[in-house]
Amino acid sequence: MSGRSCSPGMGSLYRAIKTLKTTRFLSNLITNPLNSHFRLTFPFCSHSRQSSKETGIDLNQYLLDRIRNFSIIAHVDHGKSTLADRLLELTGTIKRGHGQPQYLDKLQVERERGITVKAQTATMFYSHQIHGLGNNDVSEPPKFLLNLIDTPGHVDFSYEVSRSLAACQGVLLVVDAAQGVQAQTVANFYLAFESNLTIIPVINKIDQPTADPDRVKAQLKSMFDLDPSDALLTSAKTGQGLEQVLPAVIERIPPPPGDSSSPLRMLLLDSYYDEYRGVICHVAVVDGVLRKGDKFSSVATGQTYEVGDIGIMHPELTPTGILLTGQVGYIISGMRSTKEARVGDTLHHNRSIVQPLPGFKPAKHMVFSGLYPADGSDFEVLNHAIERLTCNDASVSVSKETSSALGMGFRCGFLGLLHMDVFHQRLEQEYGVHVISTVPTVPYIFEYSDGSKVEVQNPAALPSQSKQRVTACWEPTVIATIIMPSEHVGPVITLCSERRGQQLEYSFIDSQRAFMKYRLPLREIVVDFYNELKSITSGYASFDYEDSEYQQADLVKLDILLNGQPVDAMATIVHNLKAQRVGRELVEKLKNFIDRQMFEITIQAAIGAKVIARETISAMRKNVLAKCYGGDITRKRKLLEKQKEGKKRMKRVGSVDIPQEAFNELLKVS
Ligand SMILES: Nc1nc2c(ncn2[C@@H]2O[C@H](COP(=O)(O)OP(=O)(O)OP(=O)(O)O)[C@@H](O)[C@H]2O)c(=O)[nH]1
Repeated sequence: MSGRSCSPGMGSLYRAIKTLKTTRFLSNLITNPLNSHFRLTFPFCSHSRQSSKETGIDLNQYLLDRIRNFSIIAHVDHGKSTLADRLLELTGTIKRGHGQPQYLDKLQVERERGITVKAQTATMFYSHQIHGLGNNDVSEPPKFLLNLIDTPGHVDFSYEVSRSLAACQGVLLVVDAAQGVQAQTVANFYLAFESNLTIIPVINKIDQPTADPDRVKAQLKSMFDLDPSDALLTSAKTGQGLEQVLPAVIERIPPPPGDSSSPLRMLLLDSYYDEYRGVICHVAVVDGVLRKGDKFSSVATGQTYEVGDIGIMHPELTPTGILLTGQVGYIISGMRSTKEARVGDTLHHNRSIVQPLPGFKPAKHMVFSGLYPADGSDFEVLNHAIERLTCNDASVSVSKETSSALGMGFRCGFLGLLHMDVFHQRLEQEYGVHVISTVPTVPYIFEYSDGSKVEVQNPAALPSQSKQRVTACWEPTVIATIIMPSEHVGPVITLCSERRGQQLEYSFIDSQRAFMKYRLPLREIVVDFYNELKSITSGYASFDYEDSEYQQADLVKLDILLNGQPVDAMATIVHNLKAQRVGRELVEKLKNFIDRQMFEITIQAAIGAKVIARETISAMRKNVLAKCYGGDITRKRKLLEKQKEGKKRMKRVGSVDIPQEAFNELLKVS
């Protein structure tokens, strides 16, 4: 997330940074003109001609000057995955009308939610004659190997974007022709810009009645200094303008750097576990060549492996027997767990000593939540499911924890709330485990009177002591970028002030849209900030953030007690000023979600020994058949079945059943 700190607009500091970056950007374009790539020499043109017998794809024809690695980046829903589909169709990589829109969104959760969660790579082949190189008379245009990486747009998954960019030399920056530049467009632009990548602006969805490509071109110029004449106008829906995209990729994006005569260096981009084939690693070959049967070592672990299978994603795993310098592909090598395949690691031939590649910054966990099996006896099932899922999502941190209310479970760290939600959904969908997740919390730092400092990822870990023992607390903050129509500026400022925000920048992108930058406590935005922002701006605001430093804050632990018994899984840490309100709202909400029992239940919110709110649920068994007068026995049975199913998802705390919905409601309030 870090490194996304640039913003458009005002402020002398920004102007200075922007000038510096623009100069760097322009100089990058100047030092990487198209023709310079054709000055590259290829001393190792005579790789052993080990093309795949299975596929007939001979990668030896695709030396550096015939390779382009590019990524599609954009604000969420601006059409990345649809554009990727069209490009795959255009190159015959997938069949037109293959009946599976957003082909590269492979996960069930991606399809259901219509979002990209994981970056996906696909290799395409495309013939194109580059004009102006004096070889236009060649009858058959040369064929290029293009690696396309579709990336997620949501802020939680920007880590995936930054990883993908490490394997690219250029990007298609897709902007919706009606919505214009949005917060993640800004963030993604700077990610690409700071990586010195060639940026091709693509104004998509020009078929929409409200499309205004000229306005978007003006925004691209004023915010990013991108030449309006460089922008491609497309509709991934109707196909309009798509024919210009791949020629622009080939002509404007440089081939990968690298030296095929140097010892092998490969960057491990991603890895996942396949039930049948074991660990599959996605790699970018930076220098040298790797063949089936070669032995290679990991810089991170020192382990040595043998290449069992090697190939490209075309778009499924397609064996080629070899990967050459600049190519992106997969290897299967007998790794038993993805823990061995550390993303960002450098892989090399074990006979050579190489300089490790820069790798990636480790993923930063923004929210932590406890995950418990709804049925305590399912702990092992959950354990297995989490182990498997983290094999394919290394950005989740997991440690075991025990709650007196919920039993044995796990404390997991996520990149954001959507990431947490997606992980939860995948556990249920892909592994069939019912999970109770506790209120997410951000990592606070507490200092005790003995001078020790601890990072608290679980509010329950903080003793419910009087505040004297804690001498200071710090909370993480973020720098938020918000873009909205000018008429909504007032309510957005009010919202940010309510969330303890501090305005850092305020400017206008054009006559219709305003841009603001705020420092906000992470806890204030992590749950419902975005929904609130959308609702006060009728859905027109966009929002992105990057992590920033910790700031001192007056924090207290808020306990929830059921029949006088603290429920550790429901404890939260809140700002002192908001504790009263949050406590009151929490107990009110809980009252609506906890079913009546045969005995009275008291719900209390307390700070230390002081109870600040209380509600009572009077005794009575919930009768699901109450409204079912007389009538059909099958209907009654259905209702009882439904109740039984619902009970499976409840957690017995002491003598009280708490449904997952109650935990969800806590999340909304706190
Ligand atoms: N009218 C119109 N709709 C489009 C066009 N391109 C994409 N869409 C629609 O826009 C919506 C979002 O498209 P996606 O391709 O999923 O967007 P995305 O940027 O990949 O979304 P994330 O992966 O969630 O960031 C879908 O409903 C598409 O059908 C276009 O050119 N015109």
